[in-house]
Amino acid sequence: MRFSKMHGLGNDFVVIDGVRQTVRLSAAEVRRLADRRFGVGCDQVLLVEASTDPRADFRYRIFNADGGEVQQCGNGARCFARFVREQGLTDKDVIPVETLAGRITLAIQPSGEVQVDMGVPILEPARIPFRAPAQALRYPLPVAGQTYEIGAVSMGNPHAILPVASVAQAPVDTLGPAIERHPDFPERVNVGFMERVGPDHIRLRVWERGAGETLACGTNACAAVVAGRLWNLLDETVRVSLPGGDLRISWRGPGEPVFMTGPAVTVFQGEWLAGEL
Ligand SMILES: N[C@@H](CCC[C@H](N)C(=O)O)C(=O)O
Repeated sequence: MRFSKMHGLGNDFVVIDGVRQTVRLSAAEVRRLADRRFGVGCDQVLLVEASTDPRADFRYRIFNADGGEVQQCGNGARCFARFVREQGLTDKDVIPVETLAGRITLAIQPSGEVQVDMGVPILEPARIPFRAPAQALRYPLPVAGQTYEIGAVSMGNPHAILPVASVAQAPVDTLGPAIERHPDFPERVNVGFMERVGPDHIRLRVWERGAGETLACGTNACAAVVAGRLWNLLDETVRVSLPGGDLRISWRGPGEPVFMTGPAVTVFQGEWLAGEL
């Protein structure tokens, strides 16, 4: 099985062409591919397939390092665009793609960066899914004897956003997993720790569902800007500084799609030997 190793700001992926190869991945095989000692190593495995939707050119499937299939991945979407071009699967610059969360559109820019129309964020608690009595801008979330104020947003996948004074001091590796598995998020959740630098700039660290802390998370960056704008803290276009580098996120407001722009890099190509999984 041939694959490419790619990353978007250090959020890294094993990307597999399931159009020209027959690929069936069990959860155990995904875990083995993602293993940084026994496999290739990555935060997510991305599978490119032919689409069943006539309005999309490909189907984009996403598996977390823990083996679970999930709905959306922003950094992966930019790598997906670059992969289908590099592999000669398309010659288009604007590529509509089917995901478990619906259709998104990827646009390769003349600079080589990729802009993704990530769709309209979902704020209704039941659709995130998040257990809350009613939709609100902030929700109290009790965790281990303390109550945190969070924002809850779905970008197709669920996100909790926690404002912090300093990302450097944020307890990402303790509070992150506690919120990821909080009973009020029945499908678990990605947790962003957001520090506001100014109206057009935030810093963000993310504990990802199914992968742990990553160097960047595109969908959480979108969710953080949505939450920050709903809290009247941010402008329409925001620089989001993650440990792996910067994304540009734009959102006009409720009912409008979120746009994410950033890099996508191919590191190497390889072949996974049959029978070794
Ligand atoms: N790294 C991604 C998100 C991957 C999926 C996420 N861990 C989930 O479980 O929803 C991104 O860049 O958005």
